[in-house]
Amino acid sequence: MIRFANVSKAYLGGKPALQGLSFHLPAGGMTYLTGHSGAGKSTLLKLIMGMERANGGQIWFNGHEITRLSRYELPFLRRQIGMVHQDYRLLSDRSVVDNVALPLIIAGFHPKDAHKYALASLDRVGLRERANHLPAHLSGGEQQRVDIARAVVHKPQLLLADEPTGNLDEKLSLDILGLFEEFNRMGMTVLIATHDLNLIQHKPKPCLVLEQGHLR
Ligand SMILES: Nc1ncnc2c1ncn2[C@@H]1O[C@H](COP(=O)(O)OP(=O)(O)OP(=O)(O)O)[C@@H](O)[C@H]1O
Repeated sequence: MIRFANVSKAYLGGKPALQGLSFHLPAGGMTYLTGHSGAGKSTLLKLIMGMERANGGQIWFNGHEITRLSRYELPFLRRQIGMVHQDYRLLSDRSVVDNVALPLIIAGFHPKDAHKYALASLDRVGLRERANHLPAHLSGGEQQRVDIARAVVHKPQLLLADEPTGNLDEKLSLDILGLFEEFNRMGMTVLIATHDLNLIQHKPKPCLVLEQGHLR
């Protein structure tokens, strides 16, 4: 599904954040991306989303070279990807269900349909009964589930997560990883960035390890 060929990225005026990365993520797989703070994990995810541009090399998504896409073509790429953040990024003045429906509204869905699909997505993460609450009335673990429901509401082929358990204790973190495993079993390709090696050490999943911008 995703292929990196000799990909490099340097931010303006900085040292290279990623250098010479080559790897393949097969469709339907679940992979962890790990490495110390500053190793380049977020940068790698941003390259896949087209939020940052590589300085060298090629990235393919389902056979399309995304390193060549114009900014007008990027929304088509992003519709096939869901992104989960460490800090949830929920709108505080909108209900949980409105937050989850938002990507569909932006994509042009009728509000009634968007609401229906958002409820179904909340059901999948076990939060349907909290649909009309404000995010602030939910615990951190629940807010993370809302973020996940929003990331999968449009049924993306690829689900990316950047430190999705960074603010949670160990039990909640394992619950959240279980949720990702469920989406993976349903057919989504999943890539999770985490610096927490303890959390994933017993997971029998492939792992990409970044060290100062290089794959180990
Ligand atoms: N927008 C930016 N402008 C300049 N340098 C950046 C920018 N974003 C990241 N960097 C630098 O690129 C390198 C990789 O950062 P990145 O955030 O990808 O690492 P990370 O592994 O995700 O770290 P963390 O776990 O702390 O989020 C670091 O040296 C960082 O300072």
